[in-house]
Amino acid sequence: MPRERFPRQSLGVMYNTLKEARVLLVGAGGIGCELLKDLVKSGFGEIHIIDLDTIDLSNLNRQFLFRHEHIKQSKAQVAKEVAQKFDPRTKLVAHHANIKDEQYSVEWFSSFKIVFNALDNIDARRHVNRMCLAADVPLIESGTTGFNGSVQVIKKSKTACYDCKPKQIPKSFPVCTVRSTPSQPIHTIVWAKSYLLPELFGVSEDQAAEVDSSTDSENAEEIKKLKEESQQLRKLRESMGSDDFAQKVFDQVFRRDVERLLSMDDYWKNKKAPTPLSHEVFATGAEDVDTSISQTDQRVWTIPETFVVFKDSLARLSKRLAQEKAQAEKNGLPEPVIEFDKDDDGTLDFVTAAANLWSAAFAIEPKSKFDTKQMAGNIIPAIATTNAMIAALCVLQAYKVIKGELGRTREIFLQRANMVGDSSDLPNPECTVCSRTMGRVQIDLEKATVKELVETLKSDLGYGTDFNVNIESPQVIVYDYMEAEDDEEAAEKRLGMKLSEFEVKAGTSLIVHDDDGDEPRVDLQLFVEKNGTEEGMPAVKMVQKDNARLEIPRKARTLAATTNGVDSIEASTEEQAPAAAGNKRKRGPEDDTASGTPAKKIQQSKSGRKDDAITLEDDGQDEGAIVLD
Ligand SMILES: Nc1ncnc2c1ncn2[C@@H]1O[C@H](COP(=O)(O)OP(=O)(O)OP(=O)(O)O)[C@@H](O)[C@H]1O
Ligand SMILES: [Zn+2]
Repeated sequence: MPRERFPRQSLGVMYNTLKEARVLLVGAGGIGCELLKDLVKSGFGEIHIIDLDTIDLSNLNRQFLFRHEHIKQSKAQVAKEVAQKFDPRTKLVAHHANIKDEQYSVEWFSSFKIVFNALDNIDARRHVNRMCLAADVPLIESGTTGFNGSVQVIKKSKTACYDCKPKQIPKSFPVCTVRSTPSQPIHTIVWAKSYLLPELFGVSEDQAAEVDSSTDSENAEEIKKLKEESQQLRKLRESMGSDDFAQKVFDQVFRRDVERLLSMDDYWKNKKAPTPLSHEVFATGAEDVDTSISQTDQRVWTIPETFVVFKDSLARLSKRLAQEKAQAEKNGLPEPVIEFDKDDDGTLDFVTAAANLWSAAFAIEPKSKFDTKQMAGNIIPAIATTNAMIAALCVLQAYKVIKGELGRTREIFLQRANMVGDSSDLPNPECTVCSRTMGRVQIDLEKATVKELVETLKSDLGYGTDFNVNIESPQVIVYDYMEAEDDEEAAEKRLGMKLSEFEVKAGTSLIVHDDDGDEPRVDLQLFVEKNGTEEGMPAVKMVQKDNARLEIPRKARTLAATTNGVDSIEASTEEQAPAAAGNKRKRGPEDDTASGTPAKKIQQSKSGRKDDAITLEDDGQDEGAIVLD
């Protein structure tokens, strides 16, 4: 039986489109390897694979395109070579690179029929989301965490984008629990990672999302005391690098701070009181321990071993920070910080040792470096079968996109045995990412001035006088129409400045914010591309799609315009995202699922079949129905 039978049956005449389709797969990790195999086997014509990473031993348990001999080689390249054997007719192209590199422009994205995200971090997901919106290319976004997973189809103006819904905020612990009354290993790990490490190596007043410092009348007094302790610790930073730095930190944190806690008698009436640690006692036996003990990660370190790793990692991090500071000063860059990274041995050693010392003071069970890594990195083991199911669901959604049936695409949530498919959400009209109009502008970066950009916006796109232009990230004002009112000379000077002086370059995203009194336009996001060097080319030139002028709707009309575009998608008020996305909000965990919380979504599901085990909910009738083998 030919392999094409089922895709043919599913796609009907559109099967030819699939065979010619040029698609992009971003990420060749857990989901990516599965998805690449599925895409090749389903007959997609040309597949580009991009991944910045090389193969690691820890990938082999679930990234089945990779074998032991591939370790240290490019994921994209090996994935391509191995998947090619599944079907030599498929054109495969590998890119060993970061998808955020400027060469992967909006224009490049627009050369694909579909983009598949198989990533592991929010930052890259957000980037691809924006690029696909700008290029008006459908994006199939996916993610898994353990047994849970999700798939979402994103298409500008038709369905919700990745940023339409606020992302889940990681679980936080009250500051008093982690700093004054820890009772579980996770409390002391969060303390070491989100309090002690940033206090010593972070920026002033850094407060990690995992620690909740909100005050109520009960803990106000204690929080005040904790603030004083933090200040004392900050003072200690001045002696960072000196021989007695580790002892000073140890005495302050594990002895004096604990003594202060102990003096609060009321605290310990119903709880086990902590024991202040003595540097002298803990140092006993440490001289016989080699610092290489930090490489032992499967068993819990003894007390002298923990003490040695604490001192050694503190010294390593202090040295690293000093070097980075010197470098930053030389280059006029802001003060560097050291942040926790589960894959950075220096910070992981420090967090493991400090957490275990904190645990020693509170008689809490210590943890091995391996366990600490899992807990501090919020690591939920990746499950190969979840990845396989999610990858297959991505392909089924891609079939609908190929058939032009965006209205029938589904947002799918997988939670253990349950799978729920809901109609794709509508775009959130408040979403600051996808409610923007997106366009491209070619700029001669050697010549173009702010004035030329401003004039082009007026003449080519119909802007009036009242608008601003900012670089999106890091935020820089390029043009502010109000400046002329406050300081005419400065405004004139700015207009004459070259855009390159604001560090505008290929790949920069410019936001044009209209302030036109009655009916301002929605924000315009312009992606900068390098101008060609042909004779007579203007220094700033809007890129026209299909030879049509870019239309930027007025704000008042955005909602209607968006809703009109999706007549076949059911509107459901309770499913509209409640809050404006894209506003300042806390970042979710790095290793998140594709969107929202599957559990919550299941409860809200229109199907209402919360407890049913559903194989695949699809309203397809006979013709072109998805065939599941
Ligand atoms: N900006 C990016 N550009 C290109 N590829 C990226 C980018 N960010 C992440 N990736 C890739 O996405 C893939 C995600 O795969 P996965 O979630 O299985 O993670 P992993 O790194 O392979 O595994 P683990 O996180 O468990 O070590 C990785 O191969 C990673 O290199
Ligand atoms: Zn959006």
